[in-house]
Amino acid sequence: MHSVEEALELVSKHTIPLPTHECDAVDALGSALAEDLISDSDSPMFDKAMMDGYAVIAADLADGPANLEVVAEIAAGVTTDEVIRPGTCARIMTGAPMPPGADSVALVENSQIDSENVYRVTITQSISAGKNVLKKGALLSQGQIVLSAGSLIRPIEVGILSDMAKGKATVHQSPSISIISTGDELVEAGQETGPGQIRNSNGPMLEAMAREAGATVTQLGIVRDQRADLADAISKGLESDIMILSGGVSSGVLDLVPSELSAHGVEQIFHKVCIKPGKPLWFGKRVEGDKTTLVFGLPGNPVSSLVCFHLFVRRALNRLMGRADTPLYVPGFQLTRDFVNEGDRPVYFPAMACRKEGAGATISPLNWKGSADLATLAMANSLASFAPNTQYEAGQFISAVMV
Ligand SMILES: Nc1nc2c(c(=O)[nH]1)N[C@H]1C(S)=C(S)[C@@H](COP(=O)(O)OP(=O)(O)OC[C@H]3O[C@@H](n4cnc5c(N)ncnc54)[C@H](O)[C@@H]3O)O[C@H]1N2
Ligand code: MOO
Repeated sequence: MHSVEEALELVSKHTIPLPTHECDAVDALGSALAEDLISDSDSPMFDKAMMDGYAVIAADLADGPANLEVVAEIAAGVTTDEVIRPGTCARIMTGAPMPPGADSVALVENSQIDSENVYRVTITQSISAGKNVLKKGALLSQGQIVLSAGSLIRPIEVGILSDMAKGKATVHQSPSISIISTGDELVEAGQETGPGQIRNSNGPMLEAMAREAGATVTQLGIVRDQRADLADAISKGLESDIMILSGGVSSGVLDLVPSELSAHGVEQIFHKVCIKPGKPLWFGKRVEGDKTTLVFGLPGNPVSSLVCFHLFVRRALNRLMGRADTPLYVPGFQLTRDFVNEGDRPVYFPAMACRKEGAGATISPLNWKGSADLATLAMANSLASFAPNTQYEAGQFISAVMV
């Protein structure tokens, strides 16, 4: 049985980023940049007034208030060739290019227009050279790497990309995921349950996780534990970049998933990982021509499915999208109570992590009742990581996976 780290390595090794394409910056939201973004110009492209007021020569105000001649008026988007010489200034608006000769902007609040001559103004306060001016190239220099390949495109990055001449992003295609929920006991969400039946919570939950991670999802619905039904759904699912099946991967007689996958040419890469919850996880891939489909058989218990998606499917999704791997564990949480992991598998235990001012970060394992208990996870924001056969004391520091 593989360790979590070995299994993650195998997922990474078998996942190749999807092809790239160019799109409008805003349509790249949630994707990862496929290449470095190089600044095509200085930013700002000119010395820029950052306040409404008067573009002045600071030296003119060195001895206190000064009466200056207004030789130009400059609005944002307008340039002037008028040179500001000693004793003169230009009325200027926020965002406008500075006129040649001026080195600072005196605020309009610190000025008084002569009542008899609107072309003369008294600046009432001294100012230091450079004040209220953003110099050309102060934010970015032409040729500088602004965003590195692999960066996640959030609204911030959409803004940065839109500030470039091209206004476009080169990103990896977003992955397609198909989801199959296996089990004779399942009824659709919102349906009445008969004796022994349960609702399919995994299908919608996995779809939500996949969508949140930036994938497009095809629901292939509930599939009964019968080879013909499963075969049909698997054939459809193999058209996607990732196919997820929930349930039917442990050791029961109706756990048909591994053998049916193999019958469809899906090569098993691993089955079973030393983790709780999630031990029966199955991972494989099918390569046909230039199409590769990664296949995850997630354990049916809802929390096992969720944890396996969070750790392993997300790793594959990130790789397909060309995103840099993010560290799995956040260290430095102090346990608020004693905890014993008597099992022989590392446990990812639902917990509430908390960062209080002046008190560092604490973590409280919740009263979780096992792999079927999704309700308690509603109160969790993390999975506390506990080594096998280990006793922990309150106050001890541990790592956690944030969910
Ligand atoms: N003899 C063994 N039995 C089991 C082992 C084992 O190693 N040896 N592993 C256990 C572990 S750990 C887990 S986790 C489960 C996973 O089993 P399967 O992946 O085969 O899942 P199922 O048996 O089909 O279902 C388990 C459980 O989850 C419920 N379920 C299934 N699908 C859904 C769904 N779409 N939405 C909500 N809940 C679902 C199902 O009704 C079962 O209660 O196996 C242990 N057994
Ligand atoms: O791995 Mo299972 O998910 O412990 O119940």
